[in-house]
Amino acid sequence: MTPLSFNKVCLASQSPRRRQLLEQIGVEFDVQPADIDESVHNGELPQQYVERVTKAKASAIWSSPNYGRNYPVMASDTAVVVDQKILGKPQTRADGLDMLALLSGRSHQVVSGVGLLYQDRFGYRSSVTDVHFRTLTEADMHNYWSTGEGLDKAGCYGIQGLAASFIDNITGSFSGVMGLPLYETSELLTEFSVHFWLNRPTA
Ligand SMILES: Cc1cn([C@H]2C[C@H](O)[C@@H](COP(=O)(O)OP(=O)(O)OP(=O)(O)O)O2)c(=O)[nH]c1=O
Repeated sequence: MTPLSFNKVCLASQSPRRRQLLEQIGVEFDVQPADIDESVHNGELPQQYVERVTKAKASAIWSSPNYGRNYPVMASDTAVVVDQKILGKPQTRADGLDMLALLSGRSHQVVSGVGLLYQDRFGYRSSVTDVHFRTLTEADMHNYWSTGEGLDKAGCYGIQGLAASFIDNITGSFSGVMGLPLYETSELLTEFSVHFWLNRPTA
């Protein structure tokens, strides 16, 4: 029988940012990272890509023999988008420096999706945020790359870290840029009757 409500989720992610953000809104969770192919399909639009990858991460854990399937799986994906081009994580130094040069002195979009999967029910929300970088000098880009902060992050930067000094404006969701859009996540959790700070039954 399907339980009416849940006290926790399984976070299908290896990202320390997503753990931190989920803790921020008082969600109980355990973690099982999903290892899936994140390559972009031909002709795929950023929003389609983020939704497909989010769902693939959640499905990989739900169908894994190690998963007990007693509560929903949560997954998320974040893409940095410049002129419809999707930037993933930098593979090399040259790659990282190219990404920073692309972002310099202009706005780009960050698309972040979050999904919840329980049995055959998949719920999904996403946020799109405009982020504006001031013009970066060659020194800015080289120095930033050398800090290592951009290495494991889409678009080669972290808004929650040193790169905050490059960003003069955002319109949208800070938590979405950082990796998990918390407003949309709250909506999904409520829809799936997962208890967290906002909807925990009163004592
Ligand atoms: C743009 C941006 C991205 N990021 C991070 C969030 C994500 O961890 C990462 C985007 O890559 P993702 O592939 O979305 O996530 P991931 O591989 O790190 O983790 P998962 O196991 O859930 O797939 O970039 C920041 O931390 N700050 C930022 O400002």
